[in-house]
Amino acid sequence: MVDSQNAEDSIACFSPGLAGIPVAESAVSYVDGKKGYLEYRGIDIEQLAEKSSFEESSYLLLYGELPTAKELKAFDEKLKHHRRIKFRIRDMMKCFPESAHPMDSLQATVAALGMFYPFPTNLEGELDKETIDSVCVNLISKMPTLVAAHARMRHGDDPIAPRDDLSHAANFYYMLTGDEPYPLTERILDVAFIVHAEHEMNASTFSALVTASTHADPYTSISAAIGALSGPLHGGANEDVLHMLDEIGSVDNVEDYFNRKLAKREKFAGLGHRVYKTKDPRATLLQKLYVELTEKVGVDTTYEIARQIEKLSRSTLGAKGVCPNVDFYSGIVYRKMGIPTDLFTPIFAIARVSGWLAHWKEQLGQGRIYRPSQIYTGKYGQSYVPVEER
Ligand SMILES: CC(=O)SCCNC(=O)CCNC(=O)[C@H](O)C(C)(C)COP(=O)(O)OP(=O)(O)OC[C@H]1O[C@@H](n2cnc3c(N)ncnc32)[C@H](O)[C@@H]1OP(=O)(O)O
Ligand SMILES: O=C([O-])CC(=O)C(=O)O
Repeated sequence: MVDSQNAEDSIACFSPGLAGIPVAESAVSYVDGKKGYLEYRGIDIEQLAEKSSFEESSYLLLYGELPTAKELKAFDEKLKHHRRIKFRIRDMMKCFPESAHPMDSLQATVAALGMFYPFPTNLEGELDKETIDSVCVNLISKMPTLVAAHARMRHGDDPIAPRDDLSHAANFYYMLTGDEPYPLTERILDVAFIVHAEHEMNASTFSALVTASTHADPYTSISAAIGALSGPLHGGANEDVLHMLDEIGSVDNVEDYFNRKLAKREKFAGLGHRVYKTKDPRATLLQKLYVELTEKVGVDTTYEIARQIEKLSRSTLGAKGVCPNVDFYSGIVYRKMGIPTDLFTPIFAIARVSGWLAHWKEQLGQGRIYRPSQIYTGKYGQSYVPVEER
């Protein structure tokens, strides 16, 4: 029986990729895609990049206001206290194939964390603040440790234990390399974390919220978000940008490569965005960080190739609003710090977990289960045919 009224309602609202369809009310962040402007809790991302730290910006996202000095100290201490991971999680990682992508490892280990920190799944009643806070702190604290431990163990190196005298950014760099970063490296990594921390209703945040709307536990929800972030149309694009720049190899090859790809109507990694129709403000900030990082040594070929692509895209794709997004310049910054290409998206996840959790907290106890509709395009009323008659 066809419910034609139902089908018509669905058709009236159908928007491929949910483009332009609001799926939640949220006060976490605001994007003006025409102006290329982004705010976390009403504060411009440029100000946060210049003046804040990842720890402080995470507090802002989670609690809605900038912390007082006392609140920030307490939050920072909690983050430092929870950096260690269980030895069983480390042992589990040792069993992953050496070739495993670090995003797959991260997704699996975050899901596994949920087994060690059970969370009430019946969310009908009030959840106490401490339970919610401890989940947020645990995940933000442990994600860098999970990424660094896997990155080392896949090469047969021992993981490096976290240090509680280092900032979130410096400690991650230390656990990855065994060295404390120079102050400029620490600052640049910190700013990269800040600008990646949140971006309203993107695909990974939506995945987290869809999963959480079933009252699945937050570790499962964040694991779902990590899976969505890994795709090359989303966070995975930062890795693909570097593959593209490496493939081009020299500034002389850019024009030919660009025109060939354009003629085939292929997409360029790191360009285009559902919301921004101008250059993503985070791309501008990351580009500045790269220039700052290379001030003494000068920019390298990879950056020159990227700039040339940006220039060519302006005259060919600019009218469509296809411009550099956050993923276009981030990898160039990380490579300059000596970070392997397949860790670029995990670094995005280390930062974005604060935004995912801010949305998870906001939705707790108020969201309905996400259950959209579909437009059925199949057959109706078919008779079953026994196998011998087919
Ligand atoms: C953190 C992030 O997730 S930022 C985004 C990271 N992703 C990437 O960099 C991957 C490359 N970019 C893309 O694939 C897309 O721009 C997305 C996925 C980001 C956005 O997709 P949508 O909003 O669905 O845009 P859609 O794919 O419909 O593109 C609209 C038009 O711009 C063109 N376009 C979009 N992105 C690109 C690109 N990277 N290169 C060339 N053309 C592009 C499309 O071909 C399309 O043109 P048409 O109207 O002539 O057919
Ligand atoms: O908003 C989006 O669709 C993607 C994005 O830029 C992000 O998640 O940072």
